[in-house]
Amino acid sequence: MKFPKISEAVVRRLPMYLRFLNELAKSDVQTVSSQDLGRRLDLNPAQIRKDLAYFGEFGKKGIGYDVGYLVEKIRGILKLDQEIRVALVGAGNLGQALCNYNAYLKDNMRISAVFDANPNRIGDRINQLSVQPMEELVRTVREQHVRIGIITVPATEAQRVADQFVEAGVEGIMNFAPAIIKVPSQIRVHYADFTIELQSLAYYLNRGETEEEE
Ligand SMILES: NC(=O)c1ccc[n+]([C@@H]2O[C@H](COP(=O)([O-])OP(=O)(O)OC[C@H]3O[C@@H](n4cnc5c(N)ncnc54)[C@H](O)[C@@H]3O)[C@@H](O)[C@H]2O)c1
Repeated sequence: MKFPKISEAVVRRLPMYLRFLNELAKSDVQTVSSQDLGRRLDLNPAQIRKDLAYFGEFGKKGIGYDVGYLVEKIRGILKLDQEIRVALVGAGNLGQALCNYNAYLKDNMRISAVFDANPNRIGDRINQLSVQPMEELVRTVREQHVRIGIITVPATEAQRVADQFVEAGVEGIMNFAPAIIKVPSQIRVHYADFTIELQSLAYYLNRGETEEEE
């Protein structure tokens, strides 16, 4: 099914809706209003209605949204209704933590292969995955139809790994290394950076005091 092109801000809110809606579904809650969603997610209900209206009229006035239906719709929009395989390169501290978290990932999204350049790590088992040598990356990614690559290597190595993922044919890269990587325009890169988040959070500390001084 084709959906209209939606803004990045909306795409980023959809997983938040989905997480809460999944909780409601687990507790057998069948309908939810945009007010309830707004209260729980600290978002404006009008914003929520606008976001969800992108995909057709799901809500019924006075009753709200059908939780099960909305879960299925959002899963479809985010393509979580299909299996999406993910491969990770860099089986160090962070890479191992992410692989161990793998068991908790939902919605058909799983790390299905892990690679490292260090010969001492090859064959190590991390949460049921065996660390493979880099020489096997292109073949494995193609065979397993991996669509997303995760990079958890040192910054100096990130571009090299990105190039290998591109060669193997992934469609998206999640880069945890503190380095900007260059890839062809059809490949989407998302960055996750703990340090940048913390440093930008620091700006907001003692804000009250600073404002009083002015
Ligand atoms: N984004 C975040 O929030 C966040 C948090 C912590 C660390 N990091 C970054 O994640 C990366 C990994 O950190 P770490 O603490 O796990 O490091 P680590 O040294 O424990 O692990 C890095 C792994 O990458 C492997 N490696 C190195 N070069 C490689 C290459 N060319 N191909 C394949 N494997 C290669 C190493 O053998 C090692 O196993 C670093 O870039 C670090 O700055 C990001």
